[in-house]
Amino acid sequence: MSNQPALRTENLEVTYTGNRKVTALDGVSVDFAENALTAIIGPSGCGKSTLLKSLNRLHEIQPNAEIAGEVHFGDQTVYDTDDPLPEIRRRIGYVPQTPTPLPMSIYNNVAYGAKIHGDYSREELDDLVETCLRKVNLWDEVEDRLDDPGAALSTGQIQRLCLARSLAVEPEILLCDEVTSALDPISAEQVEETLESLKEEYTIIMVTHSMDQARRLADDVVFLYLGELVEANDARTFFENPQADRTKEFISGHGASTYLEKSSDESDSETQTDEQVDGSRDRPTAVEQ
Ligand SMILES: Nc1ncnc2c1ncn2[C@@H]1O[C@H](COP(=O)(O)OP(=O)(O)OP(=O)(O)O)[C@@H](O)[C@H]1O
Repeated sequence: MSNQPALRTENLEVTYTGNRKVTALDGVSVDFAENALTAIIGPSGCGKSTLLKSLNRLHEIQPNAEIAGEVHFGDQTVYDTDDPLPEIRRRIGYVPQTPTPLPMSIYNNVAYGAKIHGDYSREELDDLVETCLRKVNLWDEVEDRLDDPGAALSTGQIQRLCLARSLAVEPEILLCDEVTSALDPISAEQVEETLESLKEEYTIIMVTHSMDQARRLADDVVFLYLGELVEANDARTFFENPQADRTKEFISGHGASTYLEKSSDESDSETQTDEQVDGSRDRPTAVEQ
């Protein structure tokens, strides 16, 4: 792991009940480093999204989810806490896979959460909107049309707008759920550049299906298989010197045995040739009981 942990899960267990019981996470204890980007990878159905959403209790939206264990956040706990849930979700923000603008102007898309959570003057809001749009490298593209509807932007711009909206409530941690998978390669590259710059200021935890994206962006990698943590390590060690046999098999099965230095040339070519981590030849499902 690169830095001090910002979040730490302890024996996290998530079960979905219903006609069949599915153990989506089975005793996962893992640290997520502060001001670093951690990629959560693994085959389809191994529990990546469940882990991500359980970090700010978003999985609770699903009524059939049961959880045991704890998430430690600084000197606080996420589950055993008196803090109101909206405050936890403000501090640990979530950016979904599908970029969805609110039905309002570009300006208000960014200002929306801040207006709800804080008490800002118009001038302070103007500053906040500009700062957040600059952080996601969108300001230059929209500064002269802030009153246009958010929906008028391209899909890639909307994803950066959604990132700006998340930043406006001043989170400490950003949970990113496959945030480039719905984008064309050029837009995906722009979002990757944005994430790369944001990790200096925020802790970013990102689910990705792309092994190449994990190699380009991640400081640390968490590898899940069948709801269990197989390996968590800094990205160089993970890709160059994996410790677990399962990791070795997974990496070599996806042609990713070599850790590549991050360079713009490589990024250009890799964006076109990303290999999906959840290829059909490697599709276990979570443990069914
Ligand atoms: N609401 C739910 N009810 C029942 N089972 C669920 C529910 N949500 C997820 N699951 C199951 O839990 C397991 C883990 O799902 P999860 O979405 O966390 O995996 P994932 O690794 O993110 O998958 P993918 O890569 O396909 O998005 C899967 O077997 C899935 O079918």
